[in-house]
Amino acid sequence: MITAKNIHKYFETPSGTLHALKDVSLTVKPAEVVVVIGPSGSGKSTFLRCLNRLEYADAGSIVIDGVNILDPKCAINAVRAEVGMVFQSFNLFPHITVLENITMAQISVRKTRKAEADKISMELLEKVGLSQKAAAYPDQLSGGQQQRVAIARSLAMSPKVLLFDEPTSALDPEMVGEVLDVMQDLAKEGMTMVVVTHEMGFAREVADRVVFMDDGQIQEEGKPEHFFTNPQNERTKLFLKQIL
Ligand SMILES: Nc1ncnc2c1ncn2[C@@H]1O[C@H](COP(=O)(O)OP(=O)(O)OP(=O)(O)O)[C@@H](O)[C@H]1O
Repeated sequence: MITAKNIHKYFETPSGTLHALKDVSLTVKPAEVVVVIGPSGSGKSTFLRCLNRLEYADAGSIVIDGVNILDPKCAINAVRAEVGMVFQSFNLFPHITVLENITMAQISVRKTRKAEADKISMELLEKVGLSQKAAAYPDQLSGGQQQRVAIARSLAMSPKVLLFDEPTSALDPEMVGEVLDVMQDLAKEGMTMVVVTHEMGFAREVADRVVFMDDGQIQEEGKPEHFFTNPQNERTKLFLKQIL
């Protein structure tokens, strides 16, 4: 489903060139849930953003469902429709309703008729437990509810893969669970997911595989039951000691 090979990413900064991703390779199978953890600045977000071309990898190859997304001929809209992304900040449009936030891309990008887009969107709102909020505006919702709408909006494009970049980091603690529950339901339904998170409970319970990044590299990866109980790499051990 996702085959990322030998990815390098450089950023030009005032203090020189920063080598943010150093030869990162990762394969994600269909319906697999991969959780990426690691210290701040280790390259987790940059890697995730390369997977839907929010960042363009400087070297390497990324093939998603048979499509080489680094091919300049590969249309960016096609990539974004295949690979959905949920961000830390929910990024809903404040001036339109919850329902319109979800129908918007279906109507403008997919050219779905409004009645059909409304129907699909109501089903998705039902799925995330928010059908009663269809006519509300984003600022009338809690953070957890807004993030669930953002997930419904991503699902509206029927993505093959969903990327999550710290989806609960901006939430008050009491709202984290409701978003993780929706993500867990998606995992059970067979959605292919790559999740950057600090929620180790989610990593333990939902991930098929945990990937540890540090210093722009994947240092270690494994099934959660092995990864958390028997880490091999010294950096992983130190990181887990600090956070657990
Ligand atoms: N657009 C950019 N320009 C310059 N440097 C960048 C840019 N984006 C990221 N970086 C740098 O690349 C490195 C990796 O950043 P990245 O955000 O991927 O790390 P991260 O592991 O996701 O961190 P966090 O957990 O704090 O979000 C950091 O040193 C960061 O400062």
